[in-house]
Parts: sequence; structure tokens; C-alpha cells
Amino acid sequence: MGVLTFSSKKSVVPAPDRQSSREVGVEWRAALWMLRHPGITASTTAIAAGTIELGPTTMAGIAGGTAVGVCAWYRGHPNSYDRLIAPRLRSFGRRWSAYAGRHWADVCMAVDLAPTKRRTGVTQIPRVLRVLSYSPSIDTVMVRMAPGQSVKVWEDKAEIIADALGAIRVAVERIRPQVVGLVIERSEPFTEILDAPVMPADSSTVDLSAVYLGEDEYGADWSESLIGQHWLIAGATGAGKASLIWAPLRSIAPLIRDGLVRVWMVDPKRMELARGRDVAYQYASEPDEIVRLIDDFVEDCRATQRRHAADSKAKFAMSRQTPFNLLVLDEIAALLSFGKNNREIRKALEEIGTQGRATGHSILGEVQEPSKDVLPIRDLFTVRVCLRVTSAAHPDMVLGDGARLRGAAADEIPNDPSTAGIGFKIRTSRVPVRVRAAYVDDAEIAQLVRYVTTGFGFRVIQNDKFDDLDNDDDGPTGSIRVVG
Ligand SMILES: Nc1ncnc2c1ncn2[C@@H]1O[C@H](COP(=O)(O)OP(=O)(O)OP(=O)(O)O)[C@@H](O)[C@H]1O
Repeated sequence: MGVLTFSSKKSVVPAPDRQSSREVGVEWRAALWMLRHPGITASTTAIAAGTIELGPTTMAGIAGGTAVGVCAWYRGHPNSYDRLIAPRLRSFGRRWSAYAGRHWADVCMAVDLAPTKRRTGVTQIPRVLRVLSYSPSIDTVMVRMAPGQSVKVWEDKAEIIADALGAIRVAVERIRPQVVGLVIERSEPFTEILDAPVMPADSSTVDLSAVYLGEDEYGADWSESLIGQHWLIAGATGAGKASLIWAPLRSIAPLIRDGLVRVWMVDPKRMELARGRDVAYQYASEPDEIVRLIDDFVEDCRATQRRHAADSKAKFAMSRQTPFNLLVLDEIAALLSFGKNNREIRKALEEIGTQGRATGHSILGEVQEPSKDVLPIRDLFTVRVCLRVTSAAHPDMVLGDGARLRGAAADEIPNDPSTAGIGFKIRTSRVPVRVRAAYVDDAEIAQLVRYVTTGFGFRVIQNDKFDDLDNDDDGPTGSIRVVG
């Protein structure tokens, strides 16, 4: 049996907790950097190898050809370029211009987020792991925090980080242990109020699959389809939700006037919709009236289903006999808190949500607080917009998980009238896009009401009937129109 012996000599190997005061050598750090940036390492190696193998002239030709190809794509197919190429190039450019090297180190030191190692005296700069620039105005930067830092420390410094980066505002989000996400809003694309949509003259010029609502951050028209879609608009009080009721109604005004679209209005707050209730086919504001209206809407949807079955029709086709029906709900949360009727209303909305696509029945619902009551039916809404909200949890509740981290920091929009109508919607591939709704004021709502109620309906009418409308660029044009 062996016997354990102990030597009294001092070991030359330092105890595991005793660390060297020297830093890792520069060549090892360079190797680590290359491993962490495989894309740059591989392309630099490929360019160097190509230049040696093929010669500088051939390599310059390949580089020139690639540049011409990218330019041709940029000019020839803006949609796919903006979706596939622009975010990648932008992310790469921002990564190495704004969030790297001396500049990034200076920012971290200026905001006191770069602690110094006591042992070596070396400053620890929080490492940028990834930069994503989905949109021209917002960057998302993933940062590995320095040892000992917490997300709270970064949150508390959000304002000075924004100042140091020259950004408008910064939102901070925890990604995983030790990694924090900074959503950096670099510029505000919307500095002006957008005019209310001009009401088209004629039903034939209105496209329900592209209803104009405002503009997106790229300066393009922001339109959404109503056909087969249900819209959810979330925003705190004063965020500008009303614009997203009146702007689409103005955009489709001739269809309402001509009986091709019926608007059913539910106004539990008795505020917003009352101003334009005369454009409604049905309007309700008292709890029992609201329940009846929603029942009627569901019944109308079922009746259309039965007619479709009888006629062996699978798809909805809009006509005066089978109009498109839009249920406008101001404040869904108020409806879902109607005591004993809560369950019935929820069931009715679920039925419309799932069946309405085929019958031409859609919902436009607004909500101030995307609370737990609203969440279960959130997925029924295929178009979702998040205007200014009051909690960092709300953008994800409305737009889907991870939306805030991808840039939809709607809780960071200041509570200021100059930002009303600004919010986010989700584009394809879960990327948020900043949008602004066109603003419709009281006079323009009154004008919509006059346009619809004094309009043609199913009559032969002369154009001078509209002379009293105070906006020359709306109103119908031809001399005599026969409708119905
Ligand atoms: N699209 C917009 N562009 C610019 N300003 C707007 C826009 N929409 C609204 N506003 C301004 O913001 C104010 C509040 O808007 P609005 O009444 O639509 O808010 P809201 O979200 O409906 O609030 P609430 O839930 O309290 O009814 C308006 O009186 C107007 O001054």
C-alpha cells in the first residue's frame, strides 16, 4: 500500500489563483481576432491567393465585375436589393465605421463602461459581437459586456451612450448572460406631418389589396391589404391610432359611398368613431348594442358562407350584392373586459378571424395596452402596427418575439405630439420597418362623412352635387355618373 508523503519544498508552479501580470501576446490576439472574424479572414486570404495565382489585373477585373453586378442589381431590382443586399452591406459598413477600433473604445471609455484591470492596468473594452442594420435609421449592436457589468448598468447609461454615439436614442435589451443588445436609433426619418389621403374619385381606382396609410422610412408609400387580412393597431393614448382608422377609410371612400364596402363601427369609448359614425353601416357604443352588432357581423359572415356553399364559390368577389365588410373596433381591451360577454366576444372575433378571409369580413382593431386579454387573439391579426407604447414588453407582444431587438423600440418613441402616428410594422422575414400614418384632422373626417353620405349611393347623380366639398382634389370628376 502506498504512503502519501508531503514535501516541505516550495513549488515553482504558481497556485491556480495566482495569475500572470503579463497580457496575452499580440500574435495570439491577432490569431484569435482572425478566428472570430472568419468572413474577413477568408475573403482577405482569397483575394491575396487570387492576386498571387491569377495576377493583379485579373483580380481587379473580377472585383470590377462584381461591383458592376451589384450596381446593376441596385438599379434593376430595388425590392430584392433592399431586402437582401442593402442590410448586409449596411451592417458591414456600420460595423467597421461606427462600432470598431478607437472610435468604439472612446465611446465606451467616455460613458465609463470600459473598466481597467487592476492587475495589468489594461482597459477592457466591451466587445462588439455583431451589428445588424435592418433599416437605414436603426442599428442593433450586440455587445459582450466587460466582466462585472450588468444590463442594468447599460440601461442606466442609455442616454449618454446615445449622446456619445451621436444617435437620437438607444434602447437596451438583454440577449443572454453577459451579452447586451443596443438598439440605436441614428436618425428620425419622419420630421413632417403627412397629409390625409386624397379621396379617390371613383371606385374603380381603389385597390383594397393596397390601401394607402402613410409612408415608410424609405420614403415609399405605406399601403396594406384589407382583403383577407385583419389589422391590429397598438398605441398608448395620444400615439395617433385614430389616423389608422380614418386614413384607410378616406383611401377607400368611394367604395363605402358606392355600397361596395360596409363599415361596422364599435366605439366603446364613445369618442373616436362618433365623429364619423355617419359613414358606418352599423354603429354601436353601449355594451348590449356592441354585442348585438358583433353578433350581426358574425351572422353576416355565416350567411355569406352559406351563399358561397350554395353557389359552389370558393373565393370572395366584391359586389353590391356581396359587399366587403370591415369591423372597426376602437379599444379591443375594453370589449374583452365586458364581464359575462367577454367570452362570446372573444369567440366571435376568433370566428371572424379564421373564417372572414373567404367571405370578405375583416377586422381593424385598436388597442392601447396590449395586455394579456388581447394576447390570445393577437395571432388572428395578420397586419400589426405598434405605435408609441409605454412598456418595453409591448413591441414584442404586438409584433412578435424579438421585434424590439430587431429595431422596433416603440417604447422609446417620446411622448410628444410631434411623434404621433410614428410606429413600426413587420415586413417579411420579421424585420421591423418604421412607418408614419397620414394625419386626418376633424375637418377631413367631416369631409369624408359628406363625401360618403351625400354621395351617389345607387342613383344617377350630377357632379355639381359635390360643389360644396371644400377640397378640390377629391370629389368625383366625370360629368354624369351612373352608379347602381
Ligand atoms: N398621423 C399623425 N401625424 C401627426 N400627428 C398626429 C397623427 N395622428 C395624431 N396626431 C396628433 O396626435 C394627437 C392624438 O392623436 P389620436 O387622438 O389619434 O391618438 P390616439 O392614439 O387615438 O389616442 P386615444 O387612444 O387617447 O384616443 C392628435 O390630436 C394629433 O394632434
